[in-house]
Amino acid sequence: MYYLTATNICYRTRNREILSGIDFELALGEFVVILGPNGAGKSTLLRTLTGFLTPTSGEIFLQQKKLGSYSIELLAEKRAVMQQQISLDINLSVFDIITFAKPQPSSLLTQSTNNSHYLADDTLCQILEMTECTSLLNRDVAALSGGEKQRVLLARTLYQIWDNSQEGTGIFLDEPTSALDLYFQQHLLKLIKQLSVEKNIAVCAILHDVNLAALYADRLYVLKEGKILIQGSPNTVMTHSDFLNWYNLDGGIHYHPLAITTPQIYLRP
Ligand SMILES: Nc1ncnc2c1ncn2[C@@H]1O[C@H](COP(=O)(O)OP(=O)(O)OP(=O)(O)O)[C@@H](O)[C@H]1O
Repeated sequence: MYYLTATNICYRTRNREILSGIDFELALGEFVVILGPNGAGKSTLLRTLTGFLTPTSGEIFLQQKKLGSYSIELLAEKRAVMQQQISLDINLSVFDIITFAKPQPSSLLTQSTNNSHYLADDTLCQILEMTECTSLLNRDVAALSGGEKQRVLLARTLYQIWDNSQEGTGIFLDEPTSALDLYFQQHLLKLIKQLSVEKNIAVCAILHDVNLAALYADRLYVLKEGKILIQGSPNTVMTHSDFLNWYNLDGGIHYHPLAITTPQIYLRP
């Protein structure tokens, strides 16, 4: 039984069809990546699957219940979303940003003489450590680097649903690694993959790096001009004879030297 199913989703705005006839499924414990060129409709699809946009037609079920019938509070317990274009140029601490989606007991905030210092609960400590955000907790979020902000947003997404994972939860990530250096791209994608398996979380991420997607995802969807062109295992999808054409790429496909069934794209110099 799927955590989320979408059937024949269309989304139209300003007389333009941005999504057409999308069928999508996501299971608990599964890591699914949405791929596709710029403007394909990936963020619109993610916003539709998470209830931020209402499809013009089609149906979405989250744990066998219509997505539109969830209250905001219940939806926030069932799924967390890391959006691409959230602005963090605000006067809040990292603690505030991460814990915002979940009410905190006032005991977590202690006043020192001049400054406020924040005490993290066990869950928060664990998530801060995993995302390597521990040293950032008392920092002003507006002063963080782009990569630090992105790690904080991932920590926030995990924190929102962490304690509910036994009831079945999902995380939806729009380009979660776009500002990260190579170390953190690997570290956080490995972490997400591990959490999907160990905590049985459903994960759906948009990625531009098809090679990273092939290494970590269980299943890929390729979206172009608002339509799903193909879905399946990385091997099925990336070895399709049109895969490079869908991206207009001048390159080829070979296999990863260590993960020998995982296809990787190379670009022609
Ligand atoms: N509110 C809107 N009004 C009009 N057009 C929109 C709106 N939102 C998105 N679009 C258009 O829909 C198309 C899909 O946008 P979307 O952001 O979903 O693409 P994407 O695949 O996530 O792109 P990228 O990889 O560049 O982030 C684009 O052509 C975009 O300009």
